[in-house]
Amino acid sequence: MRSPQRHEGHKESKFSPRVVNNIRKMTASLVTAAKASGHRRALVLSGDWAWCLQAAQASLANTSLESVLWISAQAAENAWRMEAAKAHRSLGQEVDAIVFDAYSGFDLDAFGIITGAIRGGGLLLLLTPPLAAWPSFNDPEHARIVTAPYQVTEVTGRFLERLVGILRKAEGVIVIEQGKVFPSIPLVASGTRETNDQNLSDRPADSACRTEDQRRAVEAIVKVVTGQRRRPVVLTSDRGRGKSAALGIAAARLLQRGLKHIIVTGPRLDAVEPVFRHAQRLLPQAIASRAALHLPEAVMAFAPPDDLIRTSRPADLLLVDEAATIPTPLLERLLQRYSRIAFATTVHGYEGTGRGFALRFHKLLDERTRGWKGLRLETPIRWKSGDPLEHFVFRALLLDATAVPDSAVASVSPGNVAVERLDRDALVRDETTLSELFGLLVLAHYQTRPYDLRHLLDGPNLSVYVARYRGHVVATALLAAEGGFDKETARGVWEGRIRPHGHLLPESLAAHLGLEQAPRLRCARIMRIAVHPAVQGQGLGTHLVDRIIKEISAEGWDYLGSSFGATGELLRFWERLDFQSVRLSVKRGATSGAHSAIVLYPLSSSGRALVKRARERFLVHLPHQLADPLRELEPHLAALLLRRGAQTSPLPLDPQDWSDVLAFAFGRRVYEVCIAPIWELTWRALADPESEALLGEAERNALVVKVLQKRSWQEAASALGLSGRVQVIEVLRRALCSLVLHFGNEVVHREAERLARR
Ligand SMILES: CC(=O)SCCNC(=O)CCNC(=O)[C@H](O)C(C)(C)COP(=O)(O)OP(=O)(O)OC[C@H]1O[C@@H](n2cnc3c(N)ncnc32)[C@H](O)[C@@H]1OP(=O)(O)O
Ligand SMILES: Nc1ncnc2c1ncn2[C@@H]1O[C@H](COP(=O)(O)OP(=O)(O)OP(=O)(O)O)[C@@H](O)[C@H]1O
Repeated sequence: MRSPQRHEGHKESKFSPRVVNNIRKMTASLVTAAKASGHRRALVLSGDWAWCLQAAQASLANTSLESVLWISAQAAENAWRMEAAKAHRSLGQEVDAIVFDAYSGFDLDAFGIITGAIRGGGLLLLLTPPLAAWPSFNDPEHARIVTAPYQVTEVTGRFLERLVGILRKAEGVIVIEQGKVFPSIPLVASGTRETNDQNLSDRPADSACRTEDQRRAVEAIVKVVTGQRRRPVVLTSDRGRGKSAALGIAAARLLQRGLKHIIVTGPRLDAVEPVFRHAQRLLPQAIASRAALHLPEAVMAFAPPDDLIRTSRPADLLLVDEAATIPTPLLERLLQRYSRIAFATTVHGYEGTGRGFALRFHKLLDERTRGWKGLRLETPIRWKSGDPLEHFVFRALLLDATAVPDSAVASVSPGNVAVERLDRDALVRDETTLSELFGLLVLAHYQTRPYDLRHLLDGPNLSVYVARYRGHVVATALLAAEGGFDKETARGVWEGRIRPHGHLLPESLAAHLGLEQAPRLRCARIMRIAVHPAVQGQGLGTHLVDRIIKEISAEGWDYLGSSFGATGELLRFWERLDFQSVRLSVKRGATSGAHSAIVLYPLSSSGRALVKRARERFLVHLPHQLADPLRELEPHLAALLLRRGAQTSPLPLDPQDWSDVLAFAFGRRVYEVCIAPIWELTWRALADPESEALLGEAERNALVVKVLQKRSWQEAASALGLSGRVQVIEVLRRALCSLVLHFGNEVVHREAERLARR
């Protein structure tokens, strides 16, 4: 006799009472197992939409799961529902079950965030199209991935194919497919209770804490206040390890000891709710208001990070939760402003994956504070160790992707790496390469998100390049095809009527630099480039770009380009590769705090004309922008952007102009009456790379901030770290004397000598 769970498919597809019954039994068994072990379980319901909906409803009826959140555009009636795009709002919340509806789109970022909100003992229900057909399903997410001229149907299903493979084999994940043999209902493993109990017996000495990790974290935060100033602590962990609670427990402890004023900051008030909840748990006498806890003589209050920068709010301790979601420049300013800070941040788990962030943030801490302390919390609290759902999500979204260890790349050089364009059908089957590659992107770009994994596997306009050493990925670049529009569309883009999704460079060149031709030409954009951190600065990035140029030069592209948050190192990197800077955004990016730059490299004669024109237009605007919207631009960046090549022809300064410059340089006249020729000389001289050797950093910066950016004497002095106008004038005079000697002719030199003698 067949077991009741193993019926023939065609009977199951009809959604008979027996199917309902089986699904209920399966759910009950999974929930019992989850509760016994303190883990979460996943149930995949795979079929047509109507079947999935009925199956999910059957599964959830009569369970002990109370809070059930549907991530779906079309959930069951009366369900608690959230659209995937808003999943980040769930940070700080917890649920018993999530129904994740892949028919509404498999949004990887949302999946990563939301699965971390399910408590131990809880359940993930994943509703999917029939698994065999899922990779070719027209997923609503394709609309985000596709760019013209491709159609959504051209977005490949490699990521989903990989996901299905992982789902089928994942431990703790049960798949029920419409019309297929019903899987056997797993027995609840004996002994799971022991795991639970064993964890309980490990409870730390501090009864407010749940794990020894958490106790240490609380102790470290308390020490931030009681120990030396400027010794921040940084708590890192994966989701649900009790970081936010640790902040709250420590706050309560400190308020109990008489600390007066604690500020809590984070991306949003609701995201830091657990901090307040855990503080209040230990301070029953405290009165809670919307964004604060009040004690008779003390307060713990929330403030958004930008508020803390704008207004000066004193605090005895600043607690920063979800630090990876706060722009680094803001964090930097918080570090300057507050001398006692504890940061907490998630390493894996959602948008802005934390490892790249950690690398950058640690560098910043090293520069700013000598004695900062890092603490990692390993033991999960929201669920028990060894949770199969966490394991599945890590694997599916490559949240634990790791670049190859430093030791494996020690002897890498441009001469011993092999550069190749990857066949993405092979890549999706090669987990080692995929993980090394994605791990590198996560390390190098802290905004790398799970979505990027799907994009790089399925984007029809993308190519993936790697440099390998002994088979390992040591550098990678992602190339996106852009432009190639017809005349009509190009005009629409130029007029700002059409904004084609994913055509960043042509659009920017047309809309910002007024180059109508740009959207017509074919552009390859280096969307991401990353070299293994252990071997950066050794020529690998240069080699990789060189090889890409060689490889694509016969493919009919007009130009290659890139857009990135401008830093001196990156501008120099592209300049050394002969890329021309053609744009700098007038506003800074919210997350990076940097102005974004565009650099271009021509690959055809039309491309050459475009790049030349773009550079000319950029240089027409740059002097005016520097004196207006780019007045605050860091002087070393301004100097790099206006560098154009050796000054071959004589400077357009007549004898009267030189005489004005000399008059100021030798203290005969004030700056204000010699401005025009000083500006002309500065603009021309800084264009010549030779000026780098002529001027020290202070002289160059003085020329930029005063002459080009036209800052007031006071602003210039403070930007240069000088005490006032007199000191700025001194440095400017020194700078101009050097320029006069290099760029002036014999007559100018003689006059300078005469003035110097007097
Ligand atoms: C579109 C984008 O993705 S832009 C973002 C680029 N990526 C990143 O910033 C991630 C982290 N950095 C990296 O992965 C790499 O450093 C890259 C890709 C920027 C450069 O590759 P590298 O192999 O380090 O550079 P390479 O050795 O070929 O060139 C060195 C030159 O670039 C500049 N440079 C840029 N970054 C670095 C760095 N991290 N270390 C040293 N030099 C650097 C220097 O000016 C250097 O010139 P110099 O030798 O005259 O001083
Ligand atoms: N000491 C504690 N006592 C009781 N419950 C706790 C304690 N510490 C943590 N928890 C609970 O464990 C769960 C995870 O804790 P918390 O939210 O602080 O983790 P987290 O590391 O900040 O995770 P995430 O980044 O996912 O928010 C929460 O339900 C929290 O209430």
